Amino acid sequence: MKTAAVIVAAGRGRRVGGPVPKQWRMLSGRAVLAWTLDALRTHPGIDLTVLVLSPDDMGMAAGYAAHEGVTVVPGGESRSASVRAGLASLENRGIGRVLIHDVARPLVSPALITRVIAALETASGAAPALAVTDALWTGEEGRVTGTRPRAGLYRAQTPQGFDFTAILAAHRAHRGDAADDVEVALAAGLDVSIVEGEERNLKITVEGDFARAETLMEARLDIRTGNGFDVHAFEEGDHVTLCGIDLPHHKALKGHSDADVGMHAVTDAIYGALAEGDIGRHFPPSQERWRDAASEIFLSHAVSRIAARGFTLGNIDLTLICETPKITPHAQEMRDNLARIAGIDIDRVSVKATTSERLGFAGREEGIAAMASVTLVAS
Ligand SMILES: Nc1ccn([C@@H]2O[C@H](COP(=O)(O)OP(=O)(O)OP(=O)(O)O)[C@@H](O)[C@H]2O)c(=O)n1
Ligand SMILES: C[C@](O)(CO)[C@H](O)COP(=O)(O)O
Repeated sequence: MKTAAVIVAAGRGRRVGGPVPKQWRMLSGRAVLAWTLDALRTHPGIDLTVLVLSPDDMGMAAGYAAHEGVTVVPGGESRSASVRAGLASLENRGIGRVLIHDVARPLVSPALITRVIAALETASGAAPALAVTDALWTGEEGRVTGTRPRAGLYRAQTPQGFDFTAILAAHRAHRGDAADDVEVALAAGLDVSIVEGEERNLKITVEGDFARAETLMEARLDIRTGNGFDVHAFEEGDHVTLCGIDLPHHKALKGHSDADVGMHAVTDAIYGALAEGDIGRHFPPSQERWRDAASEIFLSHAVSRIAARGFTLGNIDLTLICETPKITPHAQEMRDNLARIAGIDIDRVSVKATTSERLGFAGREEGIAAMASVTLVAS
């Protein structure tokens, strides 16, 4: 069953004010929208992401729509209208569950998304919230006019998750506006579970929230680097596979899998940054099922571990060390392929090559070596 995310980002941020709507403003070096989109689209439990933008902002969509699995649709005049537009775009696409999230909550964690998805196993709706812990008053003109019991009250957050068909029908049947999708779901008689929310999953609503979000973002600044190194010897053959690209050559690379030395180095760099061992631990050469396997399987697994551990991939830098074949004419194709598998923009992927000045095994054309570095950033 496929799970989709709808990120509503068509609001104007009137309470924050200023000339630029809050989702386009910078937060710790990136647009708020970029943080939120990455948090949802890279989560391993989410297959498709719909970004709902104001019709006025559709011109800014290109860079975001370029991510695999992301589509951009125009929203409406209210939050509910934007949600309806996002849901409608997912109709007839085999979606079983949907998570609806405010763009204004860029600090949503992978663990919170996982909790919402897990709760949907047993309920048609699930949403994060925090119990109200402060005393509650009513007030008028600066004076307290009364108190209210706090027991049983919650502060609602997003992402709010639902059975797709049920929430689409509920939104279509709903009359008038609603604060959130849980309100729409309850009006339609759906059962909604409360999952534990997070203080850090704040909604940027007023100007002061930018400073709070920035402090939280920086407190979480966890940057990891990893390196990977691999060597494969030549044997008789007519091509080599490097970064998933087959290059005609008068020799082949010897290995248990497809011997893609470049992809192996990148894969090991990711495992290294996560301190999760190496490619041999995850895909032992002693296991027959990996014989002649395409190394894309290994890299895809390492990439899935990045999001599962709460990180995003910042960049890949790969150096291939060989006299032949010549790499530069194929480097662009290799970058494209690595970017596709890693789910990142091509300008974050570098593939370069060097010879070893005819010294050593690479210089004698006995094999190819590869070294890679990656950076992972906590998301
Ligand atoms: N027509 C609208 C209105 C709101 N939203 C989205 O719904 C969420 C609601 O959060 P809120 O803080 O209310 O955002 P804004 O509507 O942008 O803010 P304000 O109410 O201050 O104008 C935001 O992600 C916002 O972009 C939307 O997609 N379409
Ligand atoms: C959906 C929501 O984030 C739940 O807290 C919130 O209701 C949406 O924003 P608004 O401030 O109520 O417009």
